[in-house]
Amino acid sequence: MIVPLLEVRDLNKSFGAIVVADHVDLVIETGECIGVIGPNGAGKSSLFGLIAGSLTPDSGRIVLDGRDVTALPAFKRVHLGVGRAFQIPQPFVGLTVYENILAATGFGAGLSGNVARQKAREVAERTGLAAKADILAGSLTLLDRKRLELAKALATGAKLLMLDEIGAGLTEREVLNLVETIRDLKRDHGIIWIEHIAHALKSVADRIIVLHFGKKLLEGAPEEVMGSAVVKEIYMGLAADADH
Ligand SMILES: Nc1ncnc2c1ncn2[C@@H]1O[C@H](COP(=O)(O)OP(=O)(O)OP(=O)(O)O)[C@@H](O)[C@H]1O
Repeated sequence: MIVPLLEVRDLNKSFGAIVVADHVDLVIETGECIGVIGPNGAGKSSLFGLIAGSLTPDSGRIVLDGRDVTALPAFKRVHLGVGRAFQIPQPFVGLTVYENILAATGFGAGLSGNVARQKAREVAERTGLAAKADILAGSLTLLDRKRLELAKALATGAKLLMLDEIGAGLTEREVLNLVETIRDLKRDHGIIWIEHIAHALKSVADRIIVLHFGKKLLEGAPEEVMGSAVVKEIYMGLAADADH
């Protein structure tokens, strides 16, 4: 039997009357990228929090590589391969790119010495940061800060990469540039990606899920989902609201 990288089963979470996860099911295999879309407040970040362990579900299960991690704290999930790239990069600005990556190898993957240094160099190479390894993280461009977010997640030994609007704030050309790296990382990782830049998501995602009020309304091939009546209704409804 093939064990999926991530299985989310019947996940539920509310903050008082606000439902952020409503019977959510999700399966991700290594080599797959799942896009997550939905209007503001749909529960996208909450879903990430639940998978990463910064939020506790009311009910449901999260299974990583066949192991039930629902009750595990976030840092233990990092050790088991959950890596998260945040929307607003927050590197140690006074450390170099290499030092930032090296710190993540120690924290997440528990590496030290030459093994850690080798891993940090490999990660810098894979994320396009090798030539900038000795630059202070505080002086990086936004694109390179996003790359460093990816690098830190990889350095922790992530098998599952959770990307939270990693394209936000980048120019068109920079987004295309980053998409190439994400596509390469998909080969040997599972990726779940919250993104508002539709063409970026479409070019990498194998499936897209639509969240609305914490409920998974739709899941399917990118073209199919983006062109669906459900998506048009949700977003056009919002646009109409915004006009008033
Ligand atoms: N800790 C919390 N306590 C109370 N309400 C919360 C908490 N976290 C999130 N919420 C509420 O839950 C809802 C879903 O929030 P969430 O951030 O998951 O949505 P989102 O789809 O990521 O939205 P956005 O696209 O704006 O980031 C929102 O109404 C938000 O205000």
